[in-house]
Order: sequence, then C-alpha cells, then structure tokens
Amino acid sequence: MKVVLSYVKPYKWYAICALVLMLVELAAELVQPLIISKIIDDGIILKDLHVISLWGGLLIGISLIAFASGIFNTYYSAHVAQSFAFDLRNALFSKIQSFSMAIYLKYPTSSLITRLTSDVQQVQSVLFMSLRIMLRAPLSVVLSLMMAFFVNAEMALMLMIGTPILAIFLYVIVKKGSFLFSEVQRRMDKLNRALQESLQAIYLVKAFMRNHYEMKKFHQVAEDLKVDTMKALRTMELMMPLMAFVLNVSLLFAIWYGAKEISMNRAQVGEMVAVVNYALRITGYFGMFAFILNSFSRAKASSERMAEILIMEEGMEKADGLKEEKVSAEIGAISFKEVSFIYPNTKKPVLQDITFDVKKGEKLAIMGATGSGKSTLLSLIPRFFEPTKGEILVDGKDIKEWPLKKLRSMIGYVPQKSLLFTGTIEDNVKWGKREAAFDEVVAAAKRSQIHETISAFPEGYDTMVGQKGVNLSGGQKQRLSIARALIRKPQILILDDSTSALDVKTEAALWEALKGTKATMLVVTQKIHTAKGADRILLLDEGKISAIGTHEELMQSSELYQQIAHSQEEQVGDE
Ligand SMILES: Nc1ncnc2c1ncn2[C@@H]1O[C@H](COP(=O)(O)OP(=O)(O)OP(=O)(O)O)[C@@H](O)[C@H]1O
Repeated sequence: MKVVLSYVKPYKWYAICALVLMLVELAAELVQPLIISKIIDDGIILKDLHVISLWGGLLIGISLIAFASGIFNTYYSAHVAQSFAFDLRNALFSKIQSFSMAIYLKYPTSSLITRLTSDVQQVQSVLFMSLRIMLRAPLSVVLSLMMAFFVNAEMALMLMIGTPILAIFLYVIVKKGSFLFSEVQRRMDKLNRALQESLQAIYLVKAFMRNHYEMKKFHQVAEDLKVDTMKALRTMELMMPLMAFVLNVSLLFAIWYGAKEISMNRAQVGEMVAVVNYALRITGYFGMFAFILNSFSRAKASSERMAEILIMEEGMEKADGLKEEKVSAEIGAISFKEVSFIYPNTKKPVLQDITFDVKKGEKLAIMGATGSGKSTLLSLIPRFFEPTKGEILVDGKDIKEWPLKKLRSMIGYVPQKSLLFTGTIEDNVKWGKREAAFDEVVAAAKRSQIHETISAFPEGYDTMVGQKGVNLSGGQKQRLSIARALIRKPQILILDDSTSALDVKTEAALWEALKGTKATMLVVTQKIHTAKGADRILLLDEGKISAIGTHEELMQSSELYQQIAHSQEEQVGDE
C-alpha cells in the first residue's frame, strides 16, 4: 500500500486542505448536539427565549460552515483522487513498457489491463472516499465519544462496554476481506481474459458456430466472479449487524444508567439527550464501517497487485534516453557464436549451438519446419530475449554491449503477425519513424509494393485503418508492416515470414525492391522460390543448423532441402 500511496505525495497540500475542511465540517456537526442540549436545558426548560434565539442563530451559522466546508472538501478530494489515478496509471504503463519479454510472458495481458483499470479505480475511489467520508467515520466515532465524555463521563463509559469485541471484529474483517478481495480481482483478470480471447477470435467463433460454447465459457467465469464477490461481500456484511447489536446493547446500558442518574437528580435530561445523540451517531458511523472496510480491503488487495508491478526491478529493460540513436549506415554484419536458447519457464532448448555469420548487406533466408526455432532465432537479435549460452555480435561487438536504443534503432523488424494501430495509413507507416516526411512514407510504401493499393483508396494515405477503419487484407497488412520497417532505413531488416500472404508476382517485385537496399536481411520463409532470391539459405531443423549455403549448394548437399524443394515443385506441378 505504501508504494501506491507514495503517488499521493505531489498532491499532499490539496489532500491536507481536504482533510482540514473535513475536520471543520465534522467539528461543526459535532457541536450541534451540544448546542441542542443547551437550547433544551437553558432555553426550553428555563423558558428563556433570548437563550433559544442566541443558540439557534449559532446553530444556523455552524450549519452553513459545515455546508461550505463540505463543498470545498469534495472539490479538493476529487482533484487529489483523479490526479493520483492519472499518475499511477502512467507509472504502471511506463513500467509495463520497459518489461523484458521474459516478464511479459509471466503476466497475461488481461491481468495487466485489470491492474491498469479496475485496480487503479478501486484505490482511486477509496482515496476519494478517505478524504471525503472515510476518515470521518473513525474520527466521528472517537470525537463523538470524547464529546459524550465531556457531557457526562459515566454515561459515556457505559457506551464503551462493547469496545473490545468491536476491535476484534474490525481486525478479522480487514484481514479476511483483503484476502477475499484479492481473489475477486484475480477472477476479474480471468473474466477480462475470456472476453479478450473471445472478441479477438470473433471470426473463428462465427465460422465454427461456437457462440454457445463461448457463452458457456464466459458464463462460467462471470459466475465465478459473482460467487467470489458475494462471498467477500457476505463476510463484510455479516459484521455489520453484529456490530450494530453490540452497539445497541451498549446504548441500552447508557440509557439505563442515565435514567437512574436523572431520577436521582445527578444528571440533566439535556445531557442524556446529547449522550444518546452522540451514541446514535456512533452507531450510524459504525454502519458505514462495514462499507468502508469493504472498500479498504478491496483497495488493499488492488494496491498490492499494482505494487508488484511498480517495484519490479529484475528483468527490466534499461531505457537509455528517449531519442532513437543515429547509427552508421555501414554497420550490419551479424555473427551468432554457439548460441543456445531456452524460453523462461520451460526446460527444452529451442536453439542449440547456432553458429553462422552474415556479411553487411547480405540477404539470408531462413527455412525450416514449423517449430524449428526460426522466429526465436530472429527474436534474439533485437534482444527480446537473451541467449542462454553463446553470443551474438553486430559488427564484431556483443549485442549486450550495444546500448539497447542504438541496437534497436538499426533494426527494422516485421513480425509474423501484422499489427496495425488505429489511425490513418500514413500514421501507421510513420509509426516506424515519427518525424518522417510524407515523401519518405510514399517511398517506403512504393518499395513495399503497397503504394498503388493505397492510391486506389478514395482517401489514399488518409484512409483510416485498425479497429475503427477499413479492414485490410492479410497481404496488404503485411506490406504496410514492411513499409513501417523500411521507413526507418534500417541497417538490419528482419522479416519473420512477413510475405506469406503475397501472391508470387507481388512477392517477386517486393524481393527485387528489397534487394536494392543496403540492409543486411534475415528473412524467414517457407517458400523455395523466395529463398532462391537470397544470397544464402540457412536451414534449421529442431533448433539446430542443418545446412547453410546457396540454393545450388544446398540442392547438392542437403537432403532435407532437396525434400522441401521437391515437395514444393510437386505442389506447383499439381496446381
Ligand atoms: N513464448 C514461448 N514460451 C515457450 N516456448 C515457446 C515460446 N514461443 C515459442 N516456443 C517454442 O519454441 C519452439 C520454436 O518456436 P518458433 O516460433 O521459434 O518456431 P518457428 O520455426 O518460427 O515456427 P513457425 O514456422 O511455426 O512460426 C516451438 O517448439 C515453440 O513451441
């Protein structure tokens, strides 16, 4: 909780103002029973109109002060809570941005989303309530009790009979509630995950007519969330009548004692009215306690989930400066030296003793069966993951020694799955280089063979894509992703099977255009005719290099390559 609450610090003066105003409002409320007791004892019983109007006037003045304090308190509380949530969300987002891929794999996306939305919301609303009403409840209880002591100490003492029992109840509630609500937030993660997966796979769901199955799956996680939330709320709500019972019994003792004292002329009626008034306030505020503790336990569970992210140190990527670094165009030779790799949380090596060199400007095709480790091999170059053994060099220098920003500045990476962001086509290409001029966008689009398609759209480069825009075809998305990488004029271009959806003619034209660049290229492909266009081909087999050489060399030396080539020739023949 401490980590999360440190985000209130910049707004501490607003928070202090809100608290002071809350105290003023509370004090104004608390003196009211005292004034009423004066009106009864010195005014009504003694029939003194002057006293009644004097105290009455004061009562109205104090009520106005309470009203004004309440309004300003709400204003400051809202300012603190909103600003706190804004900063906290940004801090969490920035922390998540610098997660290494190994940490990403540990947290499902849905869980990160819940932490940034629902968890922040829980703490934000509790902070607002704390500044507005939450602290008021315990403070009112204590101050009402003090006022009751001030009016008549013996009667007030009777009110305190149940205090030890209440203290035990409160302790149990906070402890149990916090545990139960962290379960609720975990259920919320699962609900978000189910929702996310189902919506992302909406085409599949419809094609396979799995709506009912998905409904049932969602129903189950929603049911789990409901059951756990009910369990948590029931535990909290059970405490409420228990507390009310203890308090009411204490009040009965106070009334019995007060009546006895009045009958013996040792106390006045007004005193008893005031004590009962304070006692009723205490009972009322204790009623609020169940709600407060409920929210507090929820916020505690949520803060712990957020703190887990905020305090994470290990496995973070060190961001060295914001700006991308300029890298000499002559850089780009890559060497793998006995590189092996095992994914975190798994035991099986995915790559074993990989050794090869790629010269600056060379075009290397990478082939191999599915699951042979092609994507994994590429993902080690931008340091998404660190090799478990061996080293990777760029221009003779271990990539660990290159500043991360510099290393990534020289790489144009096109993932296997094309991703577009909501925005225009121009925005999407410029995502690769924010400061690029429009001419550069067009040049990159021409190179990736997408310019003509874009020009045919009524709004050209201003066409909206992503969730709110037109839905581009798989091949169009792939070419747009390539344009995004090319606009960076990378020294090293990594294409992870990024031309799979292109027709033969377009792919050949793209390949020709790419060969004209000075970039060193590593291109994963399944197609022999694409591989043929490369300077050399690296063939992977179950994480090991099976062969490396030109098409002609591999046709001579590699049985596996021959098999792939023949099977693709047969396919072409069949067509
Ligand atoms: N995040 C991960 N955690 C654990 N294992 C993984 C992870 N990603 C991939 N693997 C495993 O690593 C192996 C190689 O996967 P990789 O994606 O590199 O293969 P690939 O050759 O690119 O396959 P494809 O051609 O199907 O894309 C596979 O056995 C896969 O199950």
